[in-house]
Amino acid sequence: YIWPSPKLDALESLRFDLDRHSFASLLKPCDLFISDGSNSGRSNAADWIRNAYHDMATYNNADGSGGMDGSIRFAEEQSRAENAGDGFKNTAKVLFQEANRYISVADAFAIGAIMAIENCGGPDIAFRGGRVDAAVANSPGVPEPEQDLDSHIASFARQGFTPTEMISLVACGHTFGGVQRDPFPDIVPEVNDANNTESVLHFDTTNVHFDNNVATEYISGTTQNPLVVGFNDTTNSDKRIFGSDGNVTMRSFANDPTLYASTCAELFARMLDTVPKGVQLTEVIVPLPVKPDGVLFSLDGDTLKLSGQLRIWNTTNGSRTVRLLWDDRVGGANNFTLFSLKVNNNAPRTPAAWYLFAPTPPRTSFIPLDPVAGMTTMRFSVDGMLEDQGGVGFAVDDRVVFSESSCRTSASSTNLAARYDVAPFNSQVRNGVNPTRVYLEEDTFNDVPLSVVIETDIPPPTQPIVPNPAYKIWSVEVSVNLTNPNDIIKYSIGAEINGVKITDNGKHILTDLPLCPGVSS
Ligand code: HEM
Repeated sequence: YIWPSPKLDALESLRFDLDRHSFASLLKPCDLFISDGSNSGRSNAADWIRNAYHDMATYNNADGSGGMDGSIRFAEEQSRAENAGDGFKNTAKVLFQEANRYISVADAFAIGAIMAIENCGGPDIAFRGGRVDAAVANSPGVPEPEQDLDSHIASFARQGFTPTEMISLVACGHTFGGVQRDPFPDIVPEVNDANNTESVLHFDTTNVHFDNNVATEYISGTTQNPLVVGFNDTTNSDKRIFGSDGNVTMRSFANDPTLYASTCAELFARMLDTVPKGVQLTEVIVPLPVKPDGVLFSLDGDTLKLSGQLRIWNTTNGSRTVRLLWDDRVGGANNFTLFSLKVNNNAPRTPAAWYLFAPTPPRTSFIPLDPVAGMTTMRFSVDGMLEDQGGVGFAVDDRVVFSESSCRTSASSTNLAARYDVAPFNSQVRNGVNPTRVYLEEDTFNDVPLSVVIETDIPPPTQPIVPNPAYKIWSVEVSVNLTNPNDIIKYSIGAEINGVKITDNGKHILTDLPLCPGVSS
Protein backbone atom coordinates (compact mmCIF):
# COMPACT_ATOMS: atom_id res chain seq x y z
CA TYR A 1 0.00 0.00 0.00
CA ILE A 2 0.98 3.63 -0.30
CA TRP A 3 1.89 5.58 2.84
CA PRO A 4 0.14 7.44 4.42
CA SER A 5 -2.86 5.29 5.17
CA PRO A 6 -3.52 5.79 8.89
CA LYS A 7 -5.38 2.51 9.36
CA LEU A 8 -2.92 0.33 7.46
CA ASP A 9 0.02 2.21 9.00
CA ALA A 10 -1.29 1.48 12.49
CA LEU A 11 -2.09 -2.17 11.76
CA GLU A 12 1.28 -2.71 10.08
CA SER A 13 3.08 -1.22 13.05
CA LEU A 14 1.22 -3.28 15.65
CA ARG A 15 1.79 -6.41 13.56
CA PHE A 16 5.50 -5.93 12.80
CA ASP A 17 7.16 -3.43 15.18
CA LEU A 18 7.48 -5.88 18.04
CA ASP A 19 9.85 -3.77 20.10
CA ARG A 20 7.53 -0.78 19.98
CA HIS A 21 4.40 -2.28 21.47
CA SER A 22 4.50 -3.42 25.05
CA PHE A 23 2.05 -6.26 24.51
CA ALA A 24 4.65 -8.20 22.51
CA SER A 25 6.87 -8.25 25.62
CA LEU A 26 4.18 -10.33 27.34
CA LEU A 27 5.26 -13.18 25.08
CA LYS A 28 8.90 -12.98 26.11
CA PRO A 29 9.53 -15.57 27.31
CA CYS A 30 6.66 -17.62 25.91
CA ASP A 31 5.74 -19.10 29.28
CA LEU A 32 5.02 -15.65 30.72
CA PHE A 33 1.57 -15.41 32.24
CA ILE A 34 -0.11 -11.97 32.64
CA SER A 35 3.05 -10.00 33.30
CA ASP A 36 4.87 -11.58 36.15
CA GLY A 37 4.42 -15.30 36.50
CA SER A 38 5.92 -18.27 34.74
CA ASN A 39 5.17 -20.88 37.39
CA SER A 40 1.39 -20.99 37.00
CA GLY A 41 1.37 -23.60 34.24
CA ARG A 42 -0.46 -21.07 32.09
CA SER A 43 0.76 -18.66 29.44
CA ASN A 44 -0.43 -15.48 27.76
CA ALA A 45 0.40 -17.07 24.41
CA ALA A 46 -2.06 -19.95 24.96
CA ASP A 47 -4.75 -17.59 26.27
CA TRP A 48 -4.50 -15.29 23.26
CA ILE A 49 -4.80 -18.16 20.77
CA ARG A 50 -7.77 -19.75 22.54
CA ASN A 51 -9.33 -16.26 22.80
CA ALA A 52 -9.21 -15.84 19.01
CA TYR A 53 -10.71 -19.27 18.38
CA HIS A 54 -13.57 -18.68 20.82
CA ASP A 55 -14.27 -15.27 19.26
CA MET A 56 -14.48 -16.90 15.81
CA ALA A 57 -16.30 -20.10 16.80
CA THR A 58 -19.71 -18.40 16.95
CA TYR A 59 -19.61 -18.02 13.16
CA ASN A 60 -22.61 -19.37 11.29
CA ASN A 61 -21.92 -19.76 7.58
CA ALA A 62 -25.64 -20.20 6.86
CA ASP A 63 -26.37 -16.54 7.54
CA GLY A 64 -22.88 -15.02 7.90
CA SER A 65 -23.43 -14.04 11.53
CA GLY A 66 -20.82 -14.24 14.27
CA GLY A 67 -17.10 -14.80 13.67
CA MET A 68 -14.11 -12.66 14.56
CA ASP A 69 -15.77 -9.49 15.77
CA GLY A 70 -14.37 -9.04 19.27
CA SER A 71 -17.63 -10.17 20.88
CA ILE A 72 -15.74 -12.46 23.27
CA ARG A 73 -14.96 -9.24 25.18
CA PHE A 74 -18.55 -9.07 26.43
CA ALA A 75 -19.27 -10.40 29.92
CA GLU A 76 -22.35 -12.08 28.47
CA GLU A 77 -20.18 -14.38 26.30
CA GLN A 78 -17.50 -14.83 28.95
CA SER A 79 -20.08 -16.08 31.45
CA ARG A 80 -21.19 -18.96 29.18
CA ALA A 81 -20.05 -22.49 30.10
CA GLU A 82 -18.52 -22.80 26.59
CA ASN A 83 -16.15 -19.97 27.54
CA ALA A 84 -15.08 -21.30 30.94
CA GLY A 85 -12.09 -19.73 32.68
CA ASP A 86 -10.64 -16.25 33.05
CA GLY A 87 -8.42 -16.41 29.94
CA PHE A 88 -10.73 -14.17 27.91
CA LYS A 89 -10.83 -11.48 30.57
CA ASN A 90 -7.03 -11.64 30.85
CA THR A 91 -6.62 -11.37 27.10
CA ALA A 92 -9.00 -8.46 26.72
CA LYS A 93 -7.27 -6.56 29.51
CA VAL A 94 -4.00 -6.56 27.56
CA LEU A 95 -5.14 -6.41 23.94
CA PHE A 96 -7.84 -3.79 24.49
CA GLN A 97 -5.09 -1.28 25.10
CA GLU A 98 -3.91 -1.69 21.52
CA ALA A 99 -7.34 -0.92 20.05
CA ASN A 100 -8.25 2.53 18.80
CA ARG A 101 -10.09 4.16 15.90
CA TYR A 102 -7.83 2.35 13.41
CA ILE A 103 -7.44 -0.99 15.17
CA SER A 104 -10.63 -2.76 16.21
CA VAL A 105 -10.62 -4.96 19.28
CA ALA A 106 -11.12 -7.91 16.91
CA ASP A 107 -8.03 -6.90 14.89
CA ALA A 108 -6.06 -6.61 18.14
CA PHE A 109 -7.29 -10.11 19.11
CA ALA A 110 -6.20 -11.46 15.71
CA ILE A 111 -2.78 -9.81 15.95
CA GLY A 112 -2.37 -11.10 19.51
CA ALA A 113 -2.97 -14.67 18.34
CA ILE A 114 -0.58 -14.25 15.39
CA MET A 115 2.12 -12.75 17.62
CA ALA A 116 1.76 -15.64 20.06
CA ILE A 117 2.08 -18.27 17.34
CA GLU A 118 4.88 -16.57 15.41
CA ASN A 119 6.94 -15.60 18.44
CA CYS A 120 6.67 -18.97 20.09
CA GLY A 121 8.04 -21.13 17.30
CA GLY A 122 5.22 -21.02 14.78
CA PRO A 123 5.08 -20.22 11.07
CA ASP A 124 4.37 -16.78 9.57
CA ILE A 125 0.67 -16.13 9.33
CA ALA A 126 -0.91 -13.85 6.74
CA PHE A 127 -2.69 -10.97 8.45
CA ARG A 128 -5.50 -8.90 7.02
CA GLY A 129 -7.00 -6.01 8.99
CA GLY A 130 -10.40 -4.40 9.06
CA ARG A 131 -12.41 -6.57 11.44
CA VAL A 132 -15.40 -4.69 12.81
CA ASP A 133 -16.30 -4.92 16.48
CA ALA A 134 -19.73 -6.28 17.38
CA ALA A 135 -21.96 -4.10 19.53
CA VAL A 136 -23.70 -7.08 21.15
CA ALA A 137 -22.81 -10.66 22.08
CA ASN A 138 -23.05 -13.37 19.41
CA SER A 139 -25.16 -16.49 19.73
CA PRO A 140 -23.45 -19.38 21.55
CA GLY A 141 -21.55 -21.92 19.43
CA VAL A 142 -18.12 -22.80 20.84
CA PRO A 143 -17.56 -26.58 20.96
CA GLU A 144 -17.24 -28.20 24.40
CA PRO A 145 -15.28 -31.32 25.36
CA GLU A 146 -18.25 -33.39 26.52
CA GLN A 147 -20.05 -33.10 23.16
CA ASP A 148 -19.94 -36.09 20.81
CA LEU A 149 -18.06 -36.31 17.51
CA ASP A 150 -21.13 -35.64 15.35
CA SER A 151 -21.79 -32.42 17.26
CA HIS A 152 -18.20 -31.34 16.72
CA ILE A 153 -18.31 -32.11 12.99
CA ALA A 154 -21.55 -30.12 12.74
CA SER A 155 -20.09 -27.30 14.79
CA PHE A 156 -16.98 -26.99 12.62
CA ALA A 157 -19.13 -27.21 9.47
CA ARG A 158 -21.14 -24.25 10.77
CA GLN A 159 -17.83 -22.40 11.31
CA GLY A 160 -16.82 -23.23 7.71
CA PHE A 161 -14.40 -26.13 8.22
CA THR A 162 -14.48 -29.68 6.86
CA PRO A 163 -14.01 -32.72 9.16
CA THR A 164 -10.34 -32.95 8.11
CA GLU A 165 -9.84 -29.24 8.75
CA MET A 166 -11.46 -29.75 12.15
CA ILE A 167 -8.80 -32.33 13.07
CA SER A 168 -6.07 -30.03 11.82
CA LEU A 169 -7.29 -26.86 13.49
CA VAL A 170 -7.71 -28.55 16.86
CA ALA A 171 -4.22 -30.07 16.52
CA CYS A 172 -2.84 -26.63 15.58
CA GLY A 173 -4.44 -24.91 18.58
CA HIS A 174 -3.66 -27.66 21.06
CA THR A 175 0.10 -27.41 20.59
CA PHE A 176 -0.20 -24.56 23.12
CA GLY A 177 -1.47 -24.61 26.70
CA GLY A 178 -3.68 -27.15 28.32
CA VAL A 179 -6.70 -27.65 30.54
CA GLN A 180 -6.83 -25.95 33.94
CA ARG A 181 -8.27 -27.47 37.03
CA ASP A 182 -10.23 -24.44 38.20
CA PRO A 183 -12.73 -24.22 35.30
CA PHE A 184 -12.52 -27.97 34.51
CA PRO A 185 -12.37 -29.87 37.83
CA ASP A 186 -14.02 -32.87 36.14
CA ILE A 187 -11.12 -33.18 33.69
CA VAL A 188 -8.09 -32.12 35.73
CA PRO A 189 -7.10 -33.27 39.23
CA GLU A 190 -4.98 -31.19 41.61
CA VAL A 191 -1.39 -31.55 40.36
CA ASN A 192 0.44 -30.23 43.48
CA ASP A 193 3.40 -28.76 41.63
CA ALA A 194 5.10 -25.48 42.62
CA ASN A 195 5.86 -24.88 38.95
CA ASN A 196 2.26 -25.43 37.96
CA THR A 197 0.29 -23.56 40.61
CA GLU A 198 -2.93 -23.47 38.57
CA SER A 199 -2.89 -27.24 38.00
CA VAL A 200 -2.81 -27.28 34.20
CA LEU A 201 -2.56 -30.56 32.33
CA HIS A 202 -0.84 -29.66 29.08
CA PHE A 203 -1.74 -30.89 25.61
CA ASP A 204 1.88 -31.78 24.84
CA THR A 205 5.29 -31.65 26.52
CA THR A 206 6.22 -28.38 24.74
CA ASN A 207 3.15 -26.38 25.69
CA VAL A 208 4.57 -22.89 25.13
CA HIS A 209 6.14 -23.80 21.82
CA PHE A 210 4.54 -24.37 18.43
CA ASP A 211 5.60 -27.79 17.15
CA ASN A 212 4.09 -31.08 16.04
CA ASN A 213 4.66 -32.80 19.39
CA VAL A 214 0.92 -32.75 19.92
CA ALA A 215 0.83 -35.20 16.97
CA THR A 216 4.02 -37.19 17.58
CA GLU A 217 3.10 -37.85 21.21
CA TYR A 218 -0.45 -38.78 20.21
CA ILE A 219 0.71 -41.20 17.49
CA SER A 220 3.44 -42.74 19.65
CA GLY A 221 0.99 -43.32 22.49
CA THR A 222 2.96 -41.23 24.99
CA THR A 223 0.56 -38.30 25.02
CA GLN A 224 -0.60 -36.84 28.32
CA ASN A 225 -3.22 -34.65 26.56
CA PRO A 226 -6.09 -34.44 29.08
CA LEU A 227 -8.61 -34.41 26.21
CA VAL A 228 -7.14 -37.70 24.88
CA VAL A 229 -6.21 -39.73 27.94
CA GLY A 230 -8.37 -37.96 30.53
CA PHE A 231 -9.82 -40.25 33.21
CA ASN A 232 -13.32 -39.26 32.13
CA ASP A 233 -13.81 -40.58 28.59
CA THR A 234 -16.86 -38.35 28.04
CA THR A 235 -14.61 -35.29 27.87
CA ASN A 236 -11.91 -36.89 25.68
CA SER A 237 -12.91 -34.79 22.69
CA ASP A 238 -9.41 -34.60 21.16
CA LYS A 239 -9.29 -38.41 21.20
CA ARG A 240 -12.54 -38.63 19.25
CA ILE A 241 -11.58 -35.81 16.87
CA PHE A 242 -7.96 -36.90 16.23
CA GLY A 243 -9.07 -40.49 15.64
CA SER A 244 -12.07 -39.62 13.46
CA ASP A 245 -10.26 -40.34 10.15
CA GLY A 246 -8.38 -43.39 11.42
CA ASN A 247 -5.49 -41.10 12.51
CA VAL A 248 -4.56 -40.31 8.88
CA THR A 249 -4.25 -36.57 9.49
CA MET A 250 -2.49 -36.87 12.86
CA ARG A 251 -0.04 -39.41 11.41
CA SER A 252 0.79 -37.07 8.53
CA PHE A 253 1.48 -34.28 11.05
CA ALA A 254 3.62 -36.57 13.22
CA ASN A 255 5.67 -37.60 10.19
CA ASP A 256 6.08 -34.14 8.70
CA PRO A 257 6.58 -31.06 10.89
CA THR A 258 6.71 -28.86 7.78
CA LEU A 259 3.32 -30.07 6.61
CA TYR A 260 1.97 -29.46 10.12
CA ALA A 261 3.34 -25.88 10.14
CA SER A 262 2.09 -24.99 6.66
CA THR A 263 -1.35 -26.50 7.32
CA CYS A 264 -1.60 -24.56 10.58
CA ALA A 265 -0.48 -21.29 8.95
CA GLU A 266 -3.23 -21.62 6.36
CA LEU A 267 -5.95 -22.66 8.82
CA PHE A 268 -5.06 -20.06 11.46
CA ALA A 269 -5.27 -17.35 8.77
CA ARG A 270 -8.66 -18.66 7.65
CA MET A 271 -9.86 -18.85 11.24
CA LEU A 272 -8.87 -15.22 11.86
CA ASP A 273 -10.38 -14.09 8.55
CA THR A 274 -13.75 -15.64 9.40
CA VAL A 275 -15.71 -12.44 9.89
CA PRO A 276 -19.38 -11.45 9.84
CA LYS A 277 -21.00 -11.08 6.44
CA GLY A 278 -20.41 -7.65 4.93
CA VAL A 279 -17.09 -7.01 6.67
CA GLN A 280 -14.42 -6.23 4.08
CA LEU A 281 -10.91 -7.16 5.17
CA THR A 282 -7.83 -5.39 3.83
CA GLU A 283 -5.24 -6.98 1.60
CA VAL A 284 -2.63 -9.09 3.42
CA ILE A 285 -0.50 -6.53 5.25
CA VAL A 286 3.21 -6.84 4.55
CA PRO A 287 5.85 -4.55 6.03
CA LEU A 288 6.70 -1.42 4.05
CA PRO A 289 10.42 -1.49 3.16
CA VAL A 290 10.81 2.22 3.99
CA LYS A 291 8.22 3.69 6.34
CA PRO A 292 7.86 7.09 8.01
CA ASP A 293 6.38 6.82 11.51
CA GLY A 294 4.89 9.35 13.91
CA VAL A 295 5.30 12.22 11.46
CA LEU A 296 4.04 15.36 13.15
CA PHE A 297 4.18 19.12 12.65
CA SER A 298 4.06 21.63 15.46
CA LEU A 299 4.33 25.38 15.49
CA ASP A 300 6.77 27.19 17.74
CA GLY A 301 6.35 30.88 16.95
CA ASP A 302 8.18 31.45 13.71
CA THR A 303 9.32 27.86 13.29
CA LEU A 304 7.33 24.96 11.91
CA LYS A 305 8.85 21.87 13.50
CA LEU A 306 8.73 18.47 11.86
CA SER A 307 9.27 15.42 14.02
CA GLY A 308 9.11 11.76 13.14
CA GLN A 309 11.14 8.68 12.39
CA LEU A 310 11.95 6.53 9.41
CA ARG A 311 12.02 2.76 9.59
CA ILE A 312 14.07 0.69 7.18
CA TRP A 313 12.81 -2.87 7.26
CA ASN A 314 14.83 -6.05 7.29
CA THR A 315 18.28 -4.73 8.13
CA THR A 316 20.67 -4.66 11.05
CA ASN A 317 22.69 -1.91 9.39
CA GLY A 318 21.95 1.31 11.27
CA SER A 319 24.77 3.33 9.73
CA ARG A 320 23.43 4.16 6.31
CA THR A 321 23.33 7.78 5.19
CA VAL A 322 19.63 8.60 5.15
CA ARG A 323 18.48 11.92 3.82
CA LEU A 324 15.01 13.39 3.89
CA LEU A 325 14.30 15.26 0.65
CA TRP A 326 11.17 17.34 0.41
CA ASP A 327 9.05 19.58 -1.75
CA ASP A 328 7.53 22.68 -0.22
CA ARG A 329 4.75 25.05 -1.24
CA VAL A 330 7.05 27.65 -2.77
CA GLY A 331 8.75 25.40 -5.26
CA GLY A 332 11.79 24.67 -3.13
CA ALA A 333 13.68 21.37 -2.99
CA ASN A 334 15.27 20.71 0.38
CA ASN A 335 17.17 18.02 2.20
CA PHE A 336 18.25 17.07 5.70
CA THR A 337 20.41 14.17 6.88
CA LEU A 338 18.65 12.09 9.54
CA PHE A 339 20.12 10.81 12.79
CA SER A 340 20.66 7.06 13.07
CA LEU A 341 18.66 6.13 16.16
CA LYS A 342 18.85 2.38 16.69
CA VAL A 343 18.35 -1.06 15.26
CA ASN A 344 15.38 -2.91 16.71
CA ASN A 345 15.99 -6.62 16.60
CA ASN A 346 12.25 -7.43 16.74
CA ALA A 347 13.41 -10.82 18.03
CA PRO A 348 12.80 -13.51 17.01
CA ARG A 349 11.68 -12.05 13.71
CA THR A 350 12.78 -9.39 11.19
CA PRO A 351 15.04 -6.53 12.40
CA ALA A 352 14.63 -2.89 11.39
CA ALA A 353 16.80 0.24 11.53
CA TRP A 354 15.31 3.53 12.73
CA TYR A 355 16.37 7.07 11.83
CA LEU A 356 15.20 10.15 13.71
CA PHE A 357 14.08 13.39 12.04
CA ALA A 358 16.86 15.22 13.89
CA PRO A 359 20.39 16.45 13.26
CA THR A 360 23.51 14.39 14.02
CA PRO A 361 24.28 14.63 16.89
CA PRO A 362 20.67 15.31 17.91
CA ARG A 363 20.74 18.84 19.33
CA THR A 364 16.98 18.96 18.71
CA SER A 365 14.39 16.27 18.13
CA PHE A 366 12.90 17.96 15.10
CA ILE A 367 13.70 19.51 11.72
CA PRO A 368 13.04 23.27 11.62
CA LEU A 369 11.00 24.49 8.63
CA ASP A 370 9.92 27.84 7.30
CA PRO A 371 6.17 27.97 8.02
CA VAL A 372 5.39 29.83 4.81
CA ALA A 373 7.12 27.19 2.70
CA GLY A 374 5.85 24.28 4.79
CA MET A 375 6.12 20.80 3.33
CA THR A 376 4.02 18.82 0.88
CA THR A 377 5.87 15.63 -0.02
CA MET A 378 8.79 13.68 1.44
CA ARG A 379 11.20 11.35 -0.32
CA PHE A 380 14.19 9.60 1.14
CA SER A 381 17.66 8.85 -0.08
CA VAL A 382 19.19 5.78 1.53
CA ASP A 383 22.91 5.57 0.76
CA GLY A 384 22.10 7.44 -2.43
CA MET A 385 19.16 5.20 -3.44
CA LEU A 386 15.93 7.12 -3.94
CA GLU A 387 12.93 5.80 -1.96
CA ASP A 388 9.77 7.54 -3.11
CA GLN A 389 7.08 4.83 -3.33
CA GLY A 390 7.50 4.46 -7.04
CA GLY A 391 7.44 8.17 -7.75
CA VAL A 392 4.43 9.31 -5.73
CA GLY A 393 6.50 10.31 -2.68
CA PHE A 394 5.29 10.34 0.92
CA ALA A 395 2.56 12.98 1.21
CA VAL A 396 2.30 15.02 4.43
CA ASP A 397 -0.28 17.52 5.62
CA ASP A 398 0.80 20.72 7.37
CA ARG A 399 -2.51 22.57 7.06
CA VAL A 400 -3.60 22.39 10.70
CA VAL A 401 -0.96 21.92 13.38
CA PHE A 402 -0.51 21.87 17.13
CA SER A 403 0.93 25.05 18.59
CA GLU A 404 3.52 24.78 21.32
CA SER A 405 2.04 27.83 23.00
CA SER A 406 -0.51 25.35 24.45
CA CYS A 407 -0.23 25.24 28.24
CA ARG A 408 -1.78 24.00 31.45
CA THR A 409 -4.06 26.47 33.22
CA SER A 410 -4.06 24.43 36.43
CA ALA A 411 -1.20 22.77 38.24
CA SER A 412 -3.48 20.19 39.88
CA SER A 413 -2.71 16.57 39.01
CA THR A 414 -6.33 15.46 39.37
CA ASN A 415 -8.38 18.45 38.23
CA LEU A 416 -6.59 18.85 34.92
CA ALA A 417 -7.08 21.99 32.86
CA ALA A 418 -5.28 23.28 29.82
CA ARG A 419 -5.51 25.65 26.91
CA TYR A 420 -4.89 23.86 23.61
CA ASP A 421 -3.68 26.18 20.86
CA VAL A 422 -4.23 24.92 17.34
CA ALA A 423 -2.92 26.60 14.24
CA PRO A 424 -4.86 26.36 10.97
CA PHE A 425 -2.95 27.67 8.01
CA ASN A 426 -3.71 31.07 6.53
CA SER A 427 -5.19 30.50 3.10
CA GLN A 428 -4.34 34.00 1.99
CA VAL A 429 -0.65 33.20 2.26
CA ARG A 430 -0.87 29.62 1.09
CA ASN A 431 -3.29 28.92 -1.69
CA GLY A 432 -6.10 26.78 -0.44
CA VAL A 433 -9.37 26.65 1.41
CA ASN A 434 -9.80 27.65 5.02
CA PRO A 435 -10.88 24.93 7.44
CA THR A 436 -14.56 25.19 8.22
CA ARG A 437 -14.11 23.40 11.55
CA VAL A 438 -11.15 22.88 13.86
CA TYR A 439 -11.42 20.56 16.84
CA LEU A 440 -9.62 18.38 19.36
CA GLU A 441 -10.08 14.63 18.97
CA GLU A 442 -10.10 12.23 21.88
CA ASP A 443 -9.79 8.50 21.11
CA THR A 444 -11.77 6.61 23.69
CA PHE A 445 -14.31 3.82 24.24
CA ASN A 446 -18.01 4.25 24.89
CA ASP A 447 -19.99 2.09 27.32
CA VAL A 448 -20.59 -0.78 24.83
CA PRO A 449 -17.49 -0.71 24.60
CA LEU A 450 -16.75 0.46 21.07
CA SER A 451 -13.98 2.77 19.94
CA VAL A 452 -15.19 6.34 19.46
CA VAL A 453 -13.58 9.66 18.70
CA ILE A 454 -15.02 12.54 20.71
CA GLU A 455 -14.62 15.90 18.99
CA THR A 456 -14.38 19.15 20.94
CA ASP A 457 -14.98 22.08 18.62
CA ILE A 458 -12.64 25.03 18.77
CA PRO A 459 -14.58 28.20 17.99
CA PRO A 460 -12.91 30.60 15.55
CA PRO A 461 -11.37 33.42 17.55
CA THR A 462 -12.58 36.97 17.06
CA GLN A 463 -8.98 38.21 17.01
CA PRO A 464 -6.77 35.25 16.15
CA ILE A 465 -3.18 35.39 17.27
CA VAL A 466 -0.90 35.47 14.22
CA PRO A 467 2.50 34.02 15.13
CA ASN A 468 3.73 34.19 11.53
CA PRO A 469 2.20 34.92 8.11
CA ALA A 470 1.33 31.28 7.45
CA TYR A 471 -0.72 30.35 10.52
CA LYS A 472 -3.33 31.74 12.92
CA ILE A 473 -4.02 30.39 16.36
CA TRP A 474 -7.37 29.17 17.62
CA SER A 475 -7.67 28.16 21.30
CA VAL A 476 -9.86 26.00 23.45
CA GLU A 477 -9.86 25.35 27.19
CA VAL A 478 -10.38 21.79 28.37
CA SER A 479 -10.78 20.54 31.90
CA VAL A 480 -10.86 16.93 33.04
CA ASN A 481 -11.55 15.54 36.47
CA LEU A 482 -9.37 12.44 36.65
CA THR A 483 -11.26 9.60 38.27
CA ASN A 484 -8.41 7.19 37.64
CA PRO A 485 -5.01 8.78 38.38
CA ASN A 486 -3.39 6.46 35.81
CA ASP A 487 -5.50 7.81 32.95
CA ILE A 488 -3.55 9.70 30.32
CA ILE A 489 -5.49 12.53 28.71
CA LYS A 490 -4.38 13.20 25.18
CA TYR A 491 -5.79 14.78 22.06
CA SER A 492 -5.15 14.82 18.35
CA ILE A 493 -5.80 17.84 16.18
CA GLY A 494 -8.64 17.56 13.68
CA ALA A 495 -10.09 19.83 11.05
CA GLU A 496 -12.58 19.84 8.22
CA ILE A 497 -11.35 21.34 4.97
CA ASN A 498 -13.54 21.28 1.89
CA GLY A 499 -15.82 18.79 3.63
CA VAL A 500 -12.91 16.38 4.22
CA LYS A 501 -11.76 15.54 7.74
CA ILE A 502 -8.05 15.55 8.44
CA THR A 503 -6.20 14.60 11.61
CA ASP A 504 -2.61 15.00 12.76
CA ASN A 505 -2.85 11.65 14.59
CA GLY A 506 -0.75 13.28 17.28
CA LYS A 507 -0.81 12.37 20.92
CA HIS A 508 -0.70 15.74 22.61
CA ILE A 509 -0.64 14.69 26.25
CA LEU A 510 -2.20 17.22 28.59
CA THR A 511 0.14 16.64 31.50
CA ASP A 512 3.16 17.08 29.20
CA LEU A 513 2.19 20.69 28.48
CA PRO A 514 4.08 23.43 30.33
CA LEU A 515 2.26 25.55 32.89
CA CYS A 516 0.82 28.75 31.40
CA PRO A 517 2.56 31.97 32.46
CA GLY A 518 1.32 33.01 35.88
CA VAL A 519 0.15 29.52 36.92
CA SER A 520 2.21 28.33 39.87
CA SER A 521 2.89 24.71 40.62
C1 HEM B 1 -13.83 -29.39 19.53
C2 HEM B 1 -13.03 -28.37 19.59
C3 HEM B 1 -12.33 -27.91 20.84
C4 HEM B 1 -12.59 -28.25 22.13
C5 HEM B 1 -13.67 -29.15 22.69
C6 HEM B 1 -11.60 -27.57 22.93
C7 HEM B 1 -11.53 -27.64 24.31
C8 HEM B 1 -10.58 -27.00 25.09
C9 HEM B 1 -10.54 -27.00 26.51
C10 HEM B 1 -11.54 -27.71 27.42
C11 HEM B 1 -9.49 -26.27 26.90
C12 HEM B 1 -9.04 -25.94 28.31
C13 HEM B 1 -9.27 -24.46 28.60
C14 HEM B 1 -8.75 -24.00 29.92
O1 HEM B 1 -8.60 -24.79 30.85
O2 HEM B 1 -8.50 -22.78 30.05
C15 HEM B 1 -8.85 -25.82 25.71
C16 HEM B 1 -7.71 -25.05 25.70
C17 HEM B 1 -7.17 -24.52 24.56
N1 HEM B 1 -7.70 -24.55 23.30
FE1 HEM B 1 -9.20 -25.74 22.70
N2 HEM B 1 -10.80 -26.85 22.12
C18 HEM B 1 -11.21 -27.04 20.84
C19 HEM B 1 -10.68 -26.45 19.70
C20 HEM B 1 -9.66 -25.53 19.71
C21 HEM B 1 -9.17 -24.85 18.54
C22 HEM B 1 -9.72 -25.04 17.12
C23 HEM B 1 -8.17 -24.02 18.96
C24 HEM B 1 -7.32 -23.06 18.15
C25 HEM B 1 -7.15 -23.12 16.88
C26 HEM B 1 -8.01 -24.21 20.37
C27 HEM B 1 -7.05 -23.60 21.14
C28 HEM B 1 -6.87 -23.84 22.49
C29 HEM B 1 -5.74 -23.34 23.25
C30 HEM B 1 -4.56 -22.51 22.74
C31 HEM B 1 -5.94 -23.75 24.57
C32 HEM B 1 -5.02 -23.51 25.76
C33 HEM B 1 -5.52 -22.38 26.61
C34 HEM B 1 -4.66 -22.15 27.83
O3 HEM B 1 -3.84 -22.98 28.16
O4 HEM B 1 -4.84 -21.09 28.46
N3 HEM B 1 -8.94 -25.12 20.80
N4 HEM B 1 -9.54 -26.26 24.61
